[in-house]
Amino acid sequence: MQAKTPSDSITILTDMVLPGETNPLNNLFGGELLARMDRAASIAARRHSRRICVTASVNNVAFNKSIPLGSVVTIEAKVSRTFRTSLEIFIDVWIEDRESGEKIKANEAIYTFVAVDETGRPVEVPVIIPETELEKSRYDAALRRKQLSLVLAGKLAPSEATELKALFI
Ligand SMILES: CC(=O)SCCNC(=O)CCNC(=O)[C@H](O)C(C)(C)COP(=O)(O)OP(=O)(O)OC[C@H]1O[C@@H](n2cnc3c(N)ncnc32)[C@H](O)[C@@H]1OP(=O)(O)O
Repeated sequence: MQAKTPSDSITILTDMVLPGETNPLNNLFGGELLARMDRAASIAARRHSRRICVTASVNNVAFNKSIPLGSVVTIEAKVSRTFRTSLEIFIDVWIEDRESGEKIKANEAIYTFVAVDETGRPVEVPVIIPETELEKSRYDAALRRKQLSLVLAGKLAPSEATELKALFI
């Protein structure tokens, strides 16, 4: 399988926040943002693997900034690292200042997808080669995040999480 770069999977969704998508403070409902990010990440995973990809875990979501009604929201998803059958997707969320058009970072998230065949069985994905400094640093930290996710899911014994142990030794 031919290696790919993060820019091969880049997926950008731009949309507006409508009244039916807000909480009582008139900010974008968290679950709505999660769904939009899942959609963008799913497309990025598919662009990298050219396979059906299912969400395996949501590793991190930081709701750092509320997103008011009427905001123009841009979600950018890119594959940050691949393993054998799983892919880590990094998602950055921006809102646009109405008057200046300036992009303000609102949130970020990290999802893990698994490529599967038509029967739902995991299949191998192409390797990824990070290019920019940011892509390289996200790539380098991804194994640590994968191990943490597997430990929290009860799929990896903490004693086997070598990358996590290395942080404390
Ligand atoms: C787009 C959508 O919303 S899809 C709907 C929501 N998602 C789903 O319905 C998925 C339901 N879950 C599943 O189908 C399965 O649990 C799968 C396909 C995710 C994993 O299947 P498993 O039988 O656990 O397969 P297996 O143990 O071989 O793991 C496959 C890969 O997933 C990784 N993985 C599994 N669980 C996790 C987790 N919680 N966190 C990180 N990685 C995980 C494994 O480490 C492995 O990665 P690797 O091959 O790259 O090393």
